[in-house]
Amino acid sequence: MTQTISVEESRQLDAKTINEIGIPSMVLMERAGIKIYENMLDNKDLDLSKVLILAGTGNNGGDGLVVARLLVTHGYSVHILTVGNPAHASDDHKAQAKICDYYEIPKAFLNEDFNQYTILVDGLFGSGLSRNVGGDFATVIDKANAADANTHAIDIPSGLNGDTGEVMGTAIKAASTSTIAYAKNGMVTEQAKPYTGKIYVDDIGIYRGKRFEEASLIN
Ligand SMILES: NC(=O)C1=CN([C@@H]2O[C@H](COP(=O)(O)OP(=O)(O)OC[C@H]3O[C@@H](n4cnc5c(N)ncnc54)[C@H](O)[C@@H]3O)[C@@H](O)[C@H]2O)[C@H](O)CC1
Ligand SMILES: [K+]
Repeated sequence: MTQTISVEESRQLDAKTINEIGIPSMVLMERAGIKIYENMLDNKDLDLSKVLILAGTGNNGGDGLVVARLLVTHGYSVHILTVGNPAHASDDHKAQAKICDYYEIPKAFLNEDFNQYTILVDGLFGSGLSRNVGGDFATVIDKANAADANTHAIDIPSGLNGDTGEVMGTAIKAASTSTIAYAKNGMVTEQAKPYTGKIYVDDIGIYRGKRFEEASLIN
C-alpha cells in the first residue's frame, strides 16, 4: 500500500526538515532535482532529445531549473519557459535561475510551438497550488496537453488538487510524475490517473514523521 499524505502535511514536513532539523532548502531542491533527472532517464517512454522546462516562479519551478541544469551539463538540449511574475520568484528559484544563466540555457516563449520539443517538464506548481488555474498558466497547461510530446511532472501535476485529485480549472496530463517524499492523497485516486501517469516517489531526506517511521520499522 502506498503511504500518502495531504498537501498541508507535505508542506509541514518540508518546513520541519528545513527549519527544525536544519537541512537547507537549496540542498533539498538539489536532491529533488537529481532524483527527478534520474527518474526521467529511467522512464523509457520519455524522449529526452529536445527538452522544454515549464517553470513557475516558486520552488516547484526551482526544482525544474535544477533539472534543466543537470540535463544541460550531461549534454541534452534544453529550453526554459518561465511563467509568472519574476518579481514574485522565491529565493531558491532566483538562485537556480542564476545558475541556469551561467550555463546560458536558452529561454522559450509562451507563443512558441511546443511540438518542436520531444519532452515537456512540468514545474509550474506543486504543493503551492492554491486556486483554480487561469491566464498564462492555463494557456501553457492546455498547450502542453495538446502537444505531441510526453510531459513529466514535478511533485504534483500542475492544476491537479493534491488532496482530492480534482482538476482545478485545467491540469497537466503527465506520462509520469516524480513526487517528493510521499505521493499526495489526491494523486492515488482513480480520477487522478490520467494526470499523474507513472508515479516515482523520491526520498530526498524530508523528515519521515513518527507515523511513517514506525510503519517502516514494522514492514
Ligand atoms: N524548500 C522546500 O520547501 C522544498 C520544496 N520543494 C518543491 O517546492 C514546491 C512548493 O514550492 P512553493 O514555492 O511553496 O509553491 P509552488 O512552486 O507549488 O507554487 C508557486 C506559487 O504559485 C502561486 N500560485 C498558486 N496557485 C496559483 C494559481 N492557480 N495561479 C497562479 N499562481 C498560483 C503561489 O503564489 C505559489 O507560491 C513543492 O511542490 C516541491 O516541488 C522541493 O522539492 C523540496 C524542498
Ligand atoms: K508540477
